[in-house]
Amino acid sequence: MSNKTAKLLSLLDGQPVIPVIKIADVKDAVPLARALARGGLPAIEITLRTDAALDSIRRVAAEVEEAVVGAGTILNARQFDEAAKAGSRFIVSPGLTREVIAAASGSDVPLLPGVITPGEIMAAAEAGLDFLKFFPAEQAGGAAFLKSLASPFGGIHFCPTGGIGANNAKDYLGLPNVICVGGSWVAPDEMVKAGDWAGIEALAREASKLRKK
Ligand SMILES: O=C(O)C(=O)C[C@H](O)[C@H](O)COP(=O)(O)O
Repeated sequence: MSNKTAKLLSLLDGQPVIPVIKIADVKDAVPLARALARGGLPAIEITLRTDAALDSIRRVAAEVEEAVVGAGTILNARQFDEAAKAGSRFIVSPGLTREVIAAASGSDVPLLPGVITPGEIMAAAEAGLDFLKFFPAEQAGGAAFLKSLASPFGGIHFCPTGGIGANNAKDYLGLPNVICVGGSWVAPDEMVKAGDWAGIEALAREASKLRKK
């Protein structure tokens, strides 16, 4: 295992589900991160899909001591650097490019890059990356596909994300090459918009019980 993977795993601290969050209004960032942490999911991924994302990361990093804030949907080196400067403790990308790999290798902030195919996994391994996001998990072949990657790629572990919910998370968490899953189901847009923090805390609490066997 690489040093950066060890660092990322220690940040995630056995958490089975990483909430993937989209924040439209920066004022929601702190109460949302607090609700998820109260529910047992302190490590969260705020996606750079909205204008409020970087400010949200800054706020959570500064104000929510109990949270471990990461950035998601990082598509290039500029976004990697901005997200790292904003205080992201880890960086998630839907894919794997030379540019993002280079940005990560010049930074202390660990990268969780997205892959699907054996060739992409081999390219990641060549870059020293051994903990990878499997995205989009359900659409690309699901737990059966991921299971079949375990034999040829014994040293590689995954965080599948995409189409995963309370109903199927266990299918993934039961696999030997899966460490955690990612998903937006614990912080649905409508509950965030409605400020339903108690509801989100309850969803997080359920998800946090999905411990790996
Ligand atoms: O853009 C990224 O970097 C991502 O992380 C993609 C997200 O992981 C998925 O969009 C979450 O998938 P759902 O749980 O199906 O909503």
